[in-house]
Amino acid sequence: MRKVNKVANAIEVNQLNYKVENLQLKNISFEVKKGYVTGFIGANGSGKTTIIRIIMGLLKEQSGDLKLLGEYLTANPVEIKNKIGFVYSELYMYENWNIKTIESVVSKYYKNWDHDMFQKYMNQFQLPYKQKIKQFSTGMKMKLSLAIALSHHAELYILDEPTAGLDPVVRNEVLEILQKELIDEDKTIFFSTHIISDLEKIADYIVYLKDGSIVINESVDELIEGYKIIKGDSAILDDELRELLISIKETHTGFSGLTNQSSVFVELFGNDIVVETPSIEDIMVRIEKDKFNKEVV
Ligand SMILES: Nc1ncnc2c1ncn2[C@@H]1O[C@H](COP(=O)(O)OP(=O)(O)OP(=O)(O)O)[C@@H](O)[C@H]1O
Repeated sequence: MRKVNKVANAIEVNQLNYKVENLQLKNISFEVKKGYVTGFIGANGSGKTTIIRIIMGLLKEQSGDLKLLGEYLTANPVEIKNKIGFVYSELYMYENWNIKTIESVVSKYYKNWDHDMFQKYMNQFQLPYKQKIKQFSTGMKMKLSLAIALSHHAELYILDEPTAGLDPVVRNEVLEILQKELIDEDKTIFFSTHIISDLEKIADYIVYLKDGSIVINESVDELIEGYKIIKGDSAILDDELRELLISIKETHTGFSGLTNQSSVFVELFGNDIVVETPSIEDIMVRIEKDKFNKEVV
């Protein structure tokens, strides 16, 4: 993991509450550390896009507050948004516009718009400058969004599923571009994704949203260190030990369970159990299938 001199947060979300018909976000607090990549994960419909929209000031929280680059967005919206490169999960642009028109509009908004850099991305992503957006594929629209986000020397990138809809080659290209941005220690990336391999490639920290609350807010290293999969004979599990397992799969050959208290099992059972280090995907899948959904095969 890279080191930064200043310890500071690029995003601070504090006790945020938000409720609409079928979504309730409860006391959401997390921080995005300056100079690092933070991945934002959670099941479909868990509220990631909603939180990103609240962060960008497009939706209003019902209580709580948040700071972007050390300031409240309302204090200085234009200045702060100039320092943010964002990608929304859907591209809101007039379908009849072409890239040339879009650039002429967007470049007026951003103080540090870099035409040469935008051109470079247009070439790299092979996007046609004069074709109407409505003729673009999903992947082409995403590349255009990314190119805009990357072409005004932003300090903070807030990206809602930036690699969705991209083929594996372009996805890798985008991850490499994002990683290069991070060579500058003052730049920060906060991105939501369902593609766990993207997280494994570039994320330093993970924020995990489940059932309206943040259930994990820590570094990837801490996460992988903290959680273990325990495998053994089901007969060793009493009610107290079952409580320590976040998820359990049981078959006639024994159990396999995720825990963040593996030392208890190791002390009690030593070599009678197998302790494995899970991948981020293992952790996420098993947390989604919590105890209440205990799987008996
Ligand atoms: N204005 C609204 N009115 C009613 N329901 C809403 C509104 N905005 C969002 N929702 C609901 O909130 C839930 C969360 O949606 P959101 O798009 O934030 O989730 P997400 O985690 O980004 O999902 P995905 O991973 O599928 O993109 C969904 O059930 C959605 O229908």
